[in-house]
Amino acid sequence: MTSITKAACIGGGVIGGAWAARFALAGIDVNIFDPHPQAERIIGEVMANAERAYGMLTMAPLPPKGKLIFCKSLEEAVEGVDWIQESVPERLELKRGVITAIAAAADPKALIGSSTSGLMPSDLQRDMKHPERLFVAHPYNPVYLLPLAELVGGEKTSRAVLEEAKAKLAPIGMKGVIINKEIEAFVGDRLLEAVWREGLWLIKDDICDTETLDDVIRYSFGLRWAQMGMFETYRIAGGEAGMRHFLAQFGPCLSWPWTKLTNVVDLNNALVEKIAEQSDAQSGARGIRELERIRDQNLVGIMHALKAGDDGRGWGAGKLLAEFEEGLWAKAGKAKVDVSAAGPLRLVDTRVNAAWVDYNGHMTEHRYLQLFGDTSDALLRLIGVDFAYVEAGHSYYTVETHIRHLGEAKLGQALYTTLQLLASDDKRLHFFTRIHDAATGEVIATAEQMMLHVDSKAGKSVSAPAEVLARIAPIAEAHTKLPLPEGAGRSVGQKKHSEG
Ligand SMILES: NC(=O)C1=CN([C@@H]2O[C@H](COP(=O)(O)OP(=O)(O)OC[C@H]3O[C@@H](n4cnc5c(N)ncnc54)[C@H](O)[C@@H]3O)[C@@H](O)[C@H]2O)C=CC1
Ligand SMILES: C[N+](C)(C)CC(=O)CC(=O)[O-]
Repeated sequence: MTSITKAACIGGGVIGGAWAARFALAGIDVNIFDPHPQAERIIGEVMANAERAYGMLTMAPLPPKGKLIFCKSLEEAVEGVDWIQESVPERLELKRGVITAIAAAADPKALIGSSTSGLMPSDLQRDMKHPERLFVAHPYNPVYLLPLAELVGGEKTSRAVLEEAKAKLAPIGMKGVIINKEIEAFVGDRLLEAVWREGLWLIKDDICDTETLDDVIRYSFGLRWAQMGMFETYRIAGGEAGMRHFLAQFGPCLSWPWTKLTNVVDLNNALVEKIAEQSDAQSGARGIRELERIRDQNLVGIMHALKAGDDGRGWGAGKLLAEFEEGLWAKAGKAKVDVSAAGPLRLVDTRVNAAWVDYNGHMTEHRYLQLFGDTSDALLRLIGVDFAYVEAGHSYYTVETHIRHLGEAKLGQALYTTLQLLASDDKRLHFFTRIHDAATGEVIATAEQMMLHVDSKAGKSVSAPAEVLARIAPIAEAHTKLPLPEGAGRSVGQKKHSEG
């Protein structure tokens, strides 16, 4: 079985709560056990931010949201689930005890992932029944957006379990990377710890304050890391001579005094206060949930940029997002639309999200075009022009669009689109799309568009194949009976100066 049918989160704090959101937004019911008296409120707030982030992240059809079920005991939570994610505080004795209790109560075949940031899986699995199904699944905050989980096995973990875990993460939009050998802190936290340690020295020694340090990261190598990591970036830094030249030039710096890494800074009260005060001055004006929302919106923007990378083929986390969306479209199947109904086709239901709103406080103009584009994509899928069709070398390209703005769409407003085919032949689709306010049905924008069927490799228009034309036919037949929509055939209506 390569997908998770039901999950459990043991521990629902920063990380457990965000795992729960990741599972639920992928349509998986989640049992949660966390004795914290406010666990339900906290996870509810994390879930609200996660839903807001997904609203910005994707237009692909998310499955119906999985249920969050708060359980009274660990034993109740792990019953009948096939993935258990442990996210209790980072203390070996506590984690080992919790994992041993999970193993005693759970189905022997259920996978058990630990969110530990650095404890060795061999230490965690020491006392458990069926230790072969315990592994580290180390995520990154926020788990519902950042897609990586480092998968690390202990001495008793089976390799097949790691492969199974990797396969099960893919449908929830995550990339599982299997780490060859277990070491404390794995790969990501080894790197982060090194940077953090150096950062603490820089603050302690008054070289810079926390804000300057963060600026140095976010305006420079932080941008590079999101898209190419370390070694691919440094290969380019070696110029045409590549990595060997880079290593020859910068290798000697390793023995110069460029780091204090081998010394551990004394994180005494004075240093804690210094960092906390600088951090308050830097970011204290905003609450944590507000900072989370800003972070999430930025992360979504970065992932969208990466999705368009490599000439639209997608790059890194953006390519993974595109693959996740393909899976969602495939699972949703073709839109359940009655193509011969005597009315325009209702094709997209959506909501105005935060990233769509401009300085006027309403949906910004290019998002209208996006919504019209999503609607024509939905029409194309309906007539069989899907990813496989495009990959095989044919598609429809938009050659003309006329948009009219008739009303406003505000943040959070529910919208739907309808499409009426005005004319079609073996190469052309000429249609009229309306964006409606979902509450009133009022039309707030329209677009008249023409699409041409193309041989994308040859770069020229060609007739669509018979099977596509056959799917267009019932729509065309139903829509010829409809009156021409108000506004169809209009040009931009402003009088010319010469007309007075
Ligand atoms: N915060 C972060 O940035 C990251 C944390 N992690 C790892 O995730 C794990 C959890 O860390 P956070 O979520 O940050 O901590 P947290 O303190 O926010 O959450 C821990 C939760 O566990 C609950 N808990 C305590 N004992 C429990 C028990 N016996 N059974 C069930 N729940 C229990 C607490 O009530 C709390 O809600 C740690 O292993 C940490 O290293 C991993 C990646 C990033
Ligand atoms: C600080 N940390 C060790 C808990 C960080 C992580 O484990 C991963 C992350 O999200 O940075």
